[in-house]
Amino acid sequence: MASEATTAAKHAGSRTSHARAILGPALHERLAETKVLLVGAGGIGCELLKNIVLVGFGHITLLDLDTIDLSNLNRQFLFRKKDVKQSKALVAARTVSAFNPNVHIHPIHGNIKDTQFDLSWFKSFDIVLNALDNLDARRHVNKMCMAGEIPLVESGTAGYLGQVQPLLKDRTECFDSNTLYCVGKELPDGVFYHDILNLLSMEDMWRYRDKPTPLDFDAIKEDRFILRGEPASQAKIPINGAPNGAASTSSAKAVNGDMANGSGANGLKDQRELSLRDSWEMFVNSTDRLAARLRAGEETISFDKDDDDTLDFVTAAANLRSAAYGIQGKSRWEIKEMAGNIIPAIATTNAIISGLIVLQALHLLRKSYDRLRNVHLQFKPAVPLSTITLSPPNVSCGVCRDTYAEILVDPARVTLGDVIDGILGDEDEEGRREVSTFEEKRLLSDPDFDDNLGRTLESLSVTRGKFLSIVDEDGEYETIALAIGVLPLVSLSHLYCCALIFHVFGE
Ligand SMILES: Nc1ncnc2c1ncn2[C@@H]1O[C@H](COP(=O)(O)OP(=O)(O)OP(=O)(O)O)[C@@H](O)[C@H]1O
Ligand SMILES: [Zn+2]
Repeated sequence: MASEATTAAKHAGSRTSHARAILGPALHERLAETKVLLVGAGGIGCELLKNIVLVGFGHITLLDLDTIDLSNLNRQFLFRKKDVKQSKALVAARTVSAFNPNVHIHPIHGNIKDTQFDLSWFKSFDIVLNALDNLDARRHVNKMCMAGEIPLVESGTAGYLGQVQPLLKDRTECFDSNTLYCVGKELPDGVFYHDILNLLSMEDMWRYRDKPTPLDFDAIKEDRFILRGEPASQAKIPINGAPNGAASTSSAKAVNGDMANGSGANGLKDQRELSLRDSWEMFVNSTDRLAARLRAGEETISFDKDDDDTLDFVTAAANLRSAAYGIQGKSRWEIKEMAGNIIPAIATTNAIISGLIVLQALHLLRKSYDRLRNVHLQFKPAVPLSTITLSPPNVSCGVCRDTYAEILVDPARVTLGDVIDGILGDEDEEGRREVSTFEEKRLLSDPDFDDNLGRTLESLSVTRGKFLSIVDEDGEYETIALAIGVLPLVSLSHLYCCALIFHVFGE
């Protein structure tokens, strides 16, 4: 018995001695108390979970919505064939528990966007580590961490490339600061016209190469645009090996019409050579379709080779650029092959990135803010890593600029007007500030639109986990984003606001 106990103690000592030596006893002891949330138990998540368990993080919550797929086994080393179809979070937690029995791991099989994971829940963690694979979930976690001022390390890999980005409210810009949301009207003119004009103004650039042609979209539309001697409707953007006969737009259209569902028609549509005007038309149509989808509520649209709207958009944009610069175009089919090329996930990349995530997490926990870096893993054997110092919060980004507060309410009873009164004060004074309110981009009220003030938050679908933004009409005060939380089970049915909020618009 005695000797067993000694062996166990000796093992415990050797298990932690390296981490302790590297981190120093003070930080090492703090890690045992640190509560970390790891979102995602896929390629990066499995590596990272193993790392943080070995480093000695004491309380780990691991969340993933998915079950294990056979195709995960080549790189998600915490899973075995017998685990297929089981919860990733549960199996990963079980496997790593054996690496360090002193660590408490709490696995959750669920979606991080679920409303039960509201701001109060996020605030119970000291740090959050993202190991996700989609923009939507990343943006959600980013916003929660900005709202709760919780340090976040964001990461991603694609083939040999990877990136790690430490984020903290008021210290760094956020993950959303650089997200491109939609294609505005300015984009085509900017990229295909003004940018090219700008390049043309640099005379030296064009001494030994052909000058590009700025594309005037209005002139193309009216077919008065001449590209290398031909009107837009006749000017073909040459592609490699266009099949005979398919090159003519009109005949391709006729065939498409006759055999709308046949694979032959698709083949022609995908392989025909397009004129400048065809490409312009495809660009305008696909942009309209994508814009309509965004208006209908799709938050982000990612490229998917099987999504015709995105494939048309990329094909058209690529060919317009080819036309402007006089380079060979690509058929829709070629674009599908190139842009839809699935980049293999590489275990080594995930392992390197997971190590870097831990380093940035330690800087955040130590508050060594001057040592934080965005780290890129690149395909350059001589210089595999490059680091960039962090950008400060972005004043034009609503997510990292706004002031956040949490309110605990019963959304079924509290009205929008109650909340506004709670923040501005009840008095109907002359000097009361004028505000408008939003949920995401949805306008709920403004000084001339008060129809919703008497409605409950629930009826306006401003419920647990969502944010109600209050915008000062004069722009003198920062926007306040109120995170909606639920009241504890005591029968406090009316609005309960933190004192903090009353100060924000106070005198
Ligand atoms: N909203 C979400 N909530 C919780 N987990 C999520 C959410 N979105 C994505 N994930 C998880 O993030 C992980 C990302 O890991 P990874 O990129 O390796 O994906 P994968 O599905 O395991 O692999 P692949 O997509 O290559 O088959 C996945 O396990 C996925 O289930
Ligand atoms: Zn931001």
